[in-house]
Amino acid sequence: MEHGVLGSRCATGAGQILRTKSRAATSCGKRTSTSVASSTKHDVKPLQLAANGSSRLPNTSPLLKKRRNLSVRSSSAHVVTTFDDAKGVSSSVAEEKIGVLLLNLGGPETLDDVQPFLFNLFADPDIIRLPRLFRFLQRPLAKLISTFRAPKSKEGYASIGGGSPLRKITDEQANALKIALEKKNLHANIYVGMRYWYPFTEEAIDQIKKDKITKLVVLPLYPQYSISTSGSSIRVLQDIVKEDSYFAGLPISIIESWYQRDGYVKSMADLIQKELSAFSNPEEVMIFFSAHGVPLTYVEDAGDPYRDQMEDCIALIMGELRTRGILNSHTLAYQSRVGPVQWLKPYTDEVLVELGQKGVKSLLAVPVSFVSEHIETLEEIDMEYKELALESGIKNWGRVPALGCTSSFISDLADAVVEALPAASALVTRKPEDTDSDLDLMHYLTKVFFGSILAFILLLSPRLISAFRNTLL
Ligand SMILES: C=CC1=C(C)c2cc3[nH]c(cc4nc(cc5[nH]c(cc1n2)c(C)c5CCC(=O)O)C(CCC(=O)O)=C4C)c(C)c3C=C
Ligand SMILES: [Fe+2]
Repeated sequence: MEHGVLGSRCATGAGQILRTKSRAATSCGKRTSTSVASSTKHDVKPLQLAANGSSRLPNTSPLLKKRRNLSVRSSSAHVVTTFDDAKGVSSSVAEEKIGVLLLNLGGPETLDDVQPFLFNLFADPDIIRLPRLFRFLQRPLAKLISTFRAPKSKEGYASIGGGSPLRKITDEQANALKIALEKKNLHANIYVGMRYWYPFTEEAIDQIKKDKITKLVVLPLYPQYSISTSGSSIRVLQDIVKEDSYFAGLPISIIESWYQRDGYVKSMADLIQKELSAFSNPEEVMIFFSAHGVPLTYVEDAGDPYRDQMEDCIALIMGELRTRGILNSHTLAYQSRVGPVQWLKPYTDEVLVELGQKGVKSLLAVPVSFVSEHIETLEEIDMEYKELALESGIKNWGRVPALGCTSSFISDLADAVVEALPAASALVTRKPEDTDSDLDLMHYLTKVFFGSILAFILLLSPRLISAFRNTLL
């Protein structure tokens, strides 16, 4: 299933690479979560990674001078307390109450949810990046695009059972993480905050406050950082921290990306190794990593580290496979693009056709940008790409499942949380600065010019609207 987007100016960020060891196992279970309306406001730079893989902003960073950002106060001592459940009932004498906030994208649970879900997605200024002057068009544009996009999206969700499995899987991962943390003697409340659908991040935040959590680890469930995913979710959190005195004083540690952790890399290698063995000639199979794309401007103009992290991630997984004597060829391509702008290349659908033409006969598809099954694995890869691959001459097709609640993976996430805790620091907001002031005047005027044309095309011309609609579908 393809996506629609318009590219423009973005925040930037990158982080230091950290490697840690994976440990023991756990299993999935059940938990409940809550809901609330969403809101978005400002652009903020992503946080830098601290040496332990959690993120903090050194208040000396020159990047901070350009935008409203967060700086870090010293953290309080790490005291572990026991909790019985997500309602925050403490069974400890100590005051420390640890919370872990899992950030995820969210997905429509029914077909009626699809259009409002898409509206929330396209109303995100990290998804459709309009020049500041045209921000007032964000919501009308989101309404327009979500309305046009909804029928096709609904078809996709209908084909995977009428809704997204994301909430259920994320809840299972949350419960599995709680159990894994308990095995490591860390008792914590786990919260799920979705960016575009229930339970929204804002409600998780509300609950964290009600539960009087005293230290929070934030873990986006995206292995690699992108402005459009972890960046957007963290920005929502930053906006809340800025407005709320409780959160402004709460020690928080944000794990921005974790694809580089040994536990993740080894868990992915395990899944690939297992699926390879299902082929009759495993050594002849090409390993086909398919990552979710982002518009090229994110990476090239806005400094999104997503492509670099993705390539690094693939190199680490392949390195791990090589140490196991698995020497298969591999390739990386990007899926789920849409609209008139260029996305990261090569495109999955084009590469599949090329590989078929080149005579590749066996392919193992590996979704690598997300850790749950979702519409793009269940519909786009399993249905659309499989069909395309077979039509293109590929005879043997396999697909690696998403990590889900794989025990080694969840255990490693638990390690990441434990390691991030000591870095938790109160976040302090700085006064916003005008980020456009350093833009070259011509660059700005060009944006205004093209923005006006875009606004005209989208809002005034019925014929072009219908052409636009055809592109989205
Ligand atoms: C790392 C993962 C993802 C990136 C990067 C990403 C960027 C991105 N996505 C869109 C547009 C859409 N995304 C949609 C759904 C969706 N996207 C991801 C992951 C990433 N997106 C997930 C996990 C999901 C949820 C799937 C589910 O099961 O519900 C959709 C809706 C589905 C559809 O109509 O295709 C859209 C639209 C953009 C524009 C973008 C980067 C700018
Ligand atoms: Fe997406």
